[in-house]
Order: sequence, then structure tokens, then C-alpha cells
Amino acid sequence: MPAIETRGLTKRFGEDVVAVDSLNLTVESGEIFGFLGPNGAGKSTTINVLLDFIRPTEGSAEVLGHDAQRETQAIRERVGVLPEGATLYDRLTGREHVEWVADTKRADDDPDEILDRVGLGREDRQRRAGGYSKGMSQRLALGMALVGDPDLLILDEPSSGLDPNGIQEMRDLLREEAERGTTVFFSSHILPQVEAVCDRVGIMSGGRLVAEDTIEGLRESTGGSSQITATVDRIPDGFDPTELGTLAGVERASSDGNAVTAVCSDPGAKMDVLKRIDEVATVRDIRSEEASLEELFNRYTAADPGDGTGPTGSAEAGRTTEASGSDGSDDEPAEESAGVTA
Ligand SMILES: Nc1ncnc2c1ncn2[C@@H]1O[C@H](COP(=O)(O)OP(=O)(O)OP(=O)(O)O)[C@@H](O)[C@H]1O
Repeated sequence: MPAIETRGLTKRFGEDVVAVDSLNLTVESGEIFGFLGPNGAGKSTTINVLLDFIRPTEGSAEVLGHDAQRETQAIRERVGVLPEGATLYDRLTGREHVEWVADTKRADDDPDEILDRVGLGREDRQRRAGGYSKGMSQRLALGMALVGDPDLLILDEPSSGLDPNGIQEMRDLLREEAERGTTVFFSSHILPQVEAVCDRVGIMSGGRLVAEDTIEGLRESTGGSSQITATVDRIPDGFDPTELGTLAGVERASSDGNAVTAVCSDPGAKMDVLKRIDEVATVRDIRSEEASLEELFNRYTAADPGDGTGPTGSAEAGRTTEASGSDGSDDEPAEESAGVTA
């Protein structure tokens, strides 16, 4: 059973905005899945539908085998959530927040053990959350998501507000959770972090899922270029490095001092490049690089300006459409404080 499955999921806001457009997404149980896309691509809207904070216009969503709209309670008992802009209570201490979620979930977690895991210091956790920095608030909100040892973590921008050490700790934590058997589904704009930790990624653009694969799979299907650089003792007279660009699977080649670089559309062409260089010069050093997730992301979302208008400009109106708090459907769930429902 997949941890998350959506079929034809569509969410419109008013007449003009198609925030999520016929989304078919499958997140397998046990994987770490990165949910990516430029600003306004539809990530938070999808997450909000999965958690029944908003209702879809069309299509269906299942979480841990339960219907996201009809079996909300069963889902909340087994899912840990870090929503976008989690709500904290100014007057409660960090520790009291975790105790409170544990009571609500009837979980017997030790709040200190959880707060140690998310790196909220011993003194800080005794202070009221009203005085927390962004990073401290984010650590606490993550700790609240971990209460009850959930089967699935749904995290909207978990690294938001964290410093570089915090980002690294977050990455370790996601791995630890996955090792405990938890499925991790998270949205992020920090692509190197996603690349380091995810089993698979989904890329949204203008409300549509434009890619869903392992990073290796994305490289193969985009022909994402990879690059090889060979440093030679000297480039012999009569050898023009740019001629490597004529080899099959090589896009272009250049040289800088004694370093010869070939950009390959087919990673298999790297060996041919090396052989050719080796025929004419002594190779001292070789460096090979694959297309980064950032490059792949840019390819898939090139037409999306990242301002919520989507690649075709179809979702024009932005958030203002629902300023009245309704998308026109009369079955919106009651408004809840997303930060404390998990
Ligand atoms: N309540 C709302 N009312 C009207 N439009 C909305 C509402 N919520 C989202 N939208 C619109 O839906 C589209 C998708 O927004 P969403 O917040 O899901 O994007 P996102 O991928 O999470 O973006 P970001 O990376 O900036 O968080 C955008 O055009 C946005 O303006």
C-alpha cells in the first residue's frame, strides 16, 4: 500500500487559479520523497488537501490507505505534520507544546528525548515559545510532528528558518526517521539537501506534476548532461580539444590551461572522451560530475516563472481569489490550527 496516493487531484481557487491540476502522485511506503517546485507550483495546496485543511475540487487522495477527506481522524493518528507556518502558543514553553501534543495523541513519548533529537536546547525548551527565534520555532514544530512515532511524516519546508548546521541536522533526522521505517514526504527549495537525502522526487510546475522519479532516473530521462574534466601534462600541438565535441553523446568540449572538459548528454560517452584524450596526452587527473538536482529542476521548470502564474500563465490571480476564505465550494472543513492538529 502506498503511503500517499492521489488520483486526478485538482484544486481550483475561484474561477482563475488552478493550484493543483489533475495530480497523480504516488509515494511508496518507507521512502523519503522530496516534493519540489517553484513558488506557487501547488505544493502546499497538495499537502493541505492531504491533511484535509482544504477540500479538493476534483479527484481523490489517500493517505496510509485512508481517504484524505472522509477518514481524517484515522490519518491524523498516524501522521506527523509540520505545516507551512506552524502555529505555536506564545505562552506555552517548548516542552509544554510537546507534552500537549503527546496528551492529544495519547502517546507516551518523553518530551525531552524528542526535543534533544530536534536540537532545542535544555534551557530554551523551558522558555515560552513567544520569544523563540524562527529556527527554534521550527525545531519545536518538527518535534511536535515526531510525537507518537508516526508512520508518515508530512513536512512543508522543514528547513525553513534553520541555519546551515540546523539544515544538516534536519537531513540526519530525516534519514534516522526513514531508518525507523517512517515514510517521509517533504517539500523543499533547498535542492542540495533534497539531493542528499531523497529516494525519489516529484517536481510540480504550474499545478502539474512534471516529473516523478529517482534523481538518477531524472538524469536519464532528461539526458541531463554530465561532465568530465581530464587534466593532462600538456596539450600536444595539433590537438584541438573542441574536436571532442564531435564524438557521439558529447555536447561540447573546451580547455582551460591543461584541463580538458567535455559536457556529455550521454554519460556513457565519458569513456570515449577519456580514451581519445589518452591517445594524445598523459592524463594526470580525472574529475567527473553529474547533472545536479538543481540543473534537472531548472530543466523541468524552465517555463515556470516561480511567481505562481505557472508555465502557461493559467493560474493568474494568486491568493487574492480566496480572500473571502472560500473557493466557492461549500464543503470546506472547519478552519483549524494546522500546527497543533497533528
Ligand atoms: N487560499 C488561496 N486562495 C487563492 N489562491 C491560492 C490559495 N492558496 C494557494 N493559492 C494559489 O495556488 C497556487 C499554488 O500555491 P501553493 O501555495 O500551493 O504553492 P507552493 O508550491 O506551495 O508555493 P511556495 O513554494 O511559494 O510555498 C498559487 O497560484 C497560489 O497563489
